[in-house]
Order: sequence, then structure tokens, then C-alpha cells
Amino acid sequence: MVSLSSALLNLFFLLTLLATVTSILYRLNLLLLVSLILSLYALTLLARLYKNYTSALRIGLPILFIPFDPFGVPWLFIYSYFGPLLAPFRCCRFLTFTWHWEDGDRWHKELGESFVLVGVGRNYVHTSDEVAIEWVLGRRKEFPKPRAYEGLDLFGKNVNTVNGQEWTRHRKLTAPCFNERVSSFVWSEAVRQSAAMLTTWITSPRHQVTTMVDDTRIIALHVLYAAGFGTSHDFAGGKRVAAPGHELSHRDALLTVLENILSAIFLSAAGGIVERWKGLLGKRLRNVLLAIKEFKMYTDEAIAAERAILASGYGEAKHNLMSTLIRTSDQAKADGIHSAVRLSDGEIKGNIFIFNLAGHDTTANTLGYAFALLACHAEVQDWVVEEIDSVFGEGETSYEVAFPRLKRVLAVMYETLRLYGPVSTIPRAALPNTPLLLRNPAASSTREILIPQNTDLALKILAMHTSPTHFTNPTSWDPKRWIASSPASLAPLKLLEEKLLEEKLLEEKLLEEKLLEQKAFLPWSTGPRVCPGMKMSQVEFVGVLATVLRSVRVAPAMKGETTEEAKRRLLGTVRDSNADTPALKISHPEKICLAVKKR
Ligand code: HEM
Repeated sequence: MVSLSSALLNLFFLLTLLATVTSILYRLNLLLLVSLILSLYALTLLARLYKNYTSALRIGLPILFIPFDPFGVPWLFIYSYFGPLLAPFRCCRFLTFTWHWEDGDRWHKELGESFVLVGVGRNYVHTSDEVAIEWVLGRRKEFPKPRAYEGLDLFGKNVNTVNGQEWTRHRKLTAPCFNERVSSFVWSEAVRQSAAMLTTWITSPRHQVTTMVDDTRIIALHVLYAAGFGTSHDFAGGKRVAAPGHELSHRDALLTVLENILSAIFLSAAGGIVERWKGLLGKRLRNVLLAIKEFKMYTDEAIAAERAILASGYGEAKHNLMSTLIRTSDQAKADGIHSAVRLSDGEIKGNIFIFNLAGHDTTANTLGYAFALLACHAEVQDWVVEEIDSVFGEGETSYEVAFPRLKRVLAVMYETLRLYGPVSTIPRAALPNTPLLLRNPAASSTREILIPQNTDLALKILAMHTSPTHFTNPTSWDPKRWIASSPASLAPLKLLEEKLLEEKLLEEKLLEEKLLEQKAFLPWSTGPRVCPGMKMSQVEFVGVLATVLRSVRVAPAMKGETTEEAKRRLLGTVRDSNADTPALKISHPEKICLAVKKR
């Protein structure tokens, strides 16, 4: 297949050849030297491209050429300056970080569920095939996380970045942090925080809220803190204010690192040199550097405070993330247990950071998308409110009773994650010549292929979620698709008063409802490396959404338009999302204005 990329490379080669011949004819020695070097470089690239191409041919999947390695320094440099200009060109499209999100399953419709991107760096098998995705995620040893993940070790190694035996140790020591006691705590904190947020919404001028996205981020941060350190913060103050001895608030330090994660990785890799020469950096990078330092200080202080509590003897009963990590680690150290079964302080810091990174924007952004989408779908709000009223109507708001019954609210989360999940693609490396199982749609069977050396995988979660193979009307947001209901039996209710009958019927209907299991739905991944925060994020989401919709209805604020125009405008803002950051997020949250009406 001839593509622009190989044509460009050939052109480059011909031009350098022409320049070489010209310089020989006209005795231009310097030009000759430069041309020779360039020719050699072009030849090397061509040889590598050819090698990658023959390797891709062996896989037997459709091939597309790309002119650069998407994770190589040359492209990252070009992308940061010319990304938006180059994105419309087909060969560069696959190099952008946003195409996974913007194009959904478009290319898979054209090329099939799996295809290979071939370039001068590594080859990449892209697949939206649910059989292949489950196969890979079920085999962590054969398909480890790529080395690029190590960049996230900026505060220490952690469960998200390590592989092999090291991962087993991290996962084993961090897993106890996500237990039912933490879930119950997360629920109370989510309800408490969202009730406080609601007060600010109801008392806002003209009952219009422009801070919805920011507010959900504050809630996510405070809930993480409650679960992480066992300390609650006020929604209105809390982590927004700099602590004594700090230049930045904890929230600003964390958000600055999260929002500039690539720069943070780069600055952290450069180490002390950057600190010494920071005067030469621009304002944004200096801010990122400060945020890294401040976040480190906040985590060190939290670890020291937790150790002091544990030493005082009052910490035994605490079951938050930090105390569990420290207790396990310190106890093992005191017992002289080999470091293979405990975490070092650096690793504790690394894990605390990764829980913040992986647990903050993911849950917060899902809540942000859900509120905006619910505002555009009044009929879905009616449907969800029916369930909330029925569950909370009995005055029972505890985690144990309320959470399992709020299935429609969880369905809103599922549907939001299906279309606006924070992780559009899961990357994986592969050991050479590892078998990969693929669906064979033509024969309704499966087939095996071998993944050659120098080939990584991109598991296209969003493309799978938006494929008509698995979902009817795949691009429409419809939480009702997740609920299956069996008809309620009416016989014993015939004698009741009409109103009572109605309520009883609704209650029966809701109790009968079931949340559907869907195979090709993996927003939290699957297999041994499935997201450990899955339940925590569900509890938080349901707690916040149910608390808010119990008291108010949300709608797009009107700006002299019809309701339909206001909805269209809001949906446009939601679609204008940014996948350049670790978690998908709305590009211009400041454009979202919600009208909040008391019920
Ligand atoms: C809506 C919320 C969330 C979504 C959609 C989500 C999604 C995911 C996905 C897809 C992965 C797999 C990534 C990969 O294998 O490359 C993952 C891993 C992970 N998530 Fe979540 N996550 C969410 C919330 C959370 C929360 C609340 C926490 C913790 C507080 C968390 C902590 C982690 C960690 C530590 C990993 C790495 C696990 C490992 O590699 O063993 N996540 N998450």
C-alpha cells in the first residue's frame, strides 16, 4: 500500500541523492558531506521501514504506514508545535493522541477490527476485537505494560508501572486498601461533599452554575483524601487553600502535575539539572516544577503525620489507604522481613501519587460528563429520579442498603463510560512470537496469529464500545440499555388503594430490575490488572449523582435560545473533548452553564 509517508520518505531520499550528485559535479565538498549523511540516514530509515513492513506482513492483518514513531522524540517535538495542522492528513492522523477518541471505530469499519500501523520505529497492532482484547488483558506476563509507563514513576515505582514479580508485590500490598470499609467511607464522604456542593449550586445567582466540572473535581479530590488519609475536608475550603509552609494548595499542586503530566515526566527525568537552571524555563514549566516539589512535600508530611498517629497507638483501627500501606510496610521492616514483601517509602509515595492520578480525573470527569448529558436528557433524569425517590423515600440512605439498589444511577455511569470513558485505548507490549487470539467474523470462529518482535498493541476500548457489533445505536447515549426488567406480579396487590398500588408496583418493578452484563464493555479493563479502584469509583459516582438529583433537576442554561438550541450547544461542548491528557476531558468546561431547579 503506497501512502503519503512512504512517498515522503522516497522523495527525501531522491532529493538527497540529487544533492549528492550535484555536489560531486560542482565540487561542493561540504554539501557533499551533508548529503551523504542525509542519504545514509534516509537509507537506514528505509531499511527499518522495510524490515517492519516484512514483519507486519507475517502478521497477516491490513497494513497502514505512518511516517514517525508516535512515541518517538522527533514526532513528539513536531506534534507539540504542528499537531493540529497535521492531524487532518491521513498518515499523520494515526500519530496524534486524539484520534482514538475523535474517530471511535471509524477506521475499524474501513480496515477491520484489527490492523497494523507500520513505521520507522515500532509496529503497532490496533484492535477493537473483544476476543483479542480479553485475550491480551488476561495474560499480563506475555503482554506487559510498555516501558513508557515508567515515566509515571516520578514520585516512586508503583502498581501501575511495574511488571512481573514486582507487580505481584505491589498489587498484593495495595489491594487491601480497596475493601468494603473503604467503600462505605467513600459513600459517606461522597454524599457529604455533594450535599455541600448542592448548597452552593442552589444559592448561586439566578440558580445558574458555571463551575460544575471544577466542583466534581473538588469532590473527587476530597473523596480520595478521605479514602486515602482518613481525613475529611470542607467542600468550600479544604484542599483549595495552601497549607502553612507551602506556596501552592495541595489541590493546585496535584492538578498542575496532572494537567501537565508530560512536562512533569520530562522535568522529573531531567532531575537536579532543571532545578539549578530553572531560571531559564518558561513560566508554565517553572510552575510545574514547583507543583512537583509541593506535591512531594505534601505527601512526605502526610506520611509523617500518619506514622505519628500509628506510633501514638490510635492508628490501629484506621483503615485508609495510607495507614494500610504504612502499617504493612513498617511492620514488615520491624520484623526484619525481606524487602521483597514490603513497600519502601519511595514506593508508598509512588502508589499514593498513582492513586491520585488514576482515581481523580477518571471519576471526576465521568461525573462531569454525566451531569452535562443528564441536563440534555430530561427523560433520563425522570427515569433516574423515579429510582432515587423510591430508594431514598424510605429514609434509608446508608451505603449497604442504598448503593446496591441504585441500579439506574449506575447505568448512567456505565453509559457515560461507554461513550466518554477516560481510557480510550489500553497500550500493551508483547513478548516476541506470542500468540494472539482473534475473532473470525466471517466464520463465527476464532483464529490465532503470532505477534513478532518490535510490535506493541493498542487495545481500542472506545472503538469496541462504539461498534454496532456489540451495541444497537452505538453512538447514542441511552442509559436505559443497561437495565433489564422482568414484569412485576400484580395479583397480590389488587386490593390496595390506587396510589399505594402505584407505589408498590414501582417498587416491585425497580426491585426486579437487573443491571445487564455486557461482554464487550471494559472501561475498567479486565483480567489480573483490572482497575483496583472500580468499586470505589462506582460508589462515589452513585453517591454524588443520587444526592444531587434527589434535590434538584439540571438543564442547560438558556442564552436567549430555544431549549433544543441550548441542548445542542451543550452537547457540542461535551463532544469538544481533549484526549491529549491522561484522562479524556471536556476541552472548555467554562462554556458549560447549568440551570439548577429545586424539585
Ligand atoms: C471511572 C473511574 C475509573 C476508570 C474508568 C478507571 C479505568 C482504569 C483502567 C482502564 C485501567 C487499566 C489501565 C491499563 O491497564 O493500562 C485502570 C488501572 C488502574 N486504576 Fe483505575 N479507573 C477508574 C478509577 C480509579 C480509582 C478511583 C483508582 C484509585 C483510587 C484507580 C486506580 C487504578 C490503578 C492503581 C490502576 C493500575 C492497576 C494495575 O496496573 O495493576 N482507578 N483503571
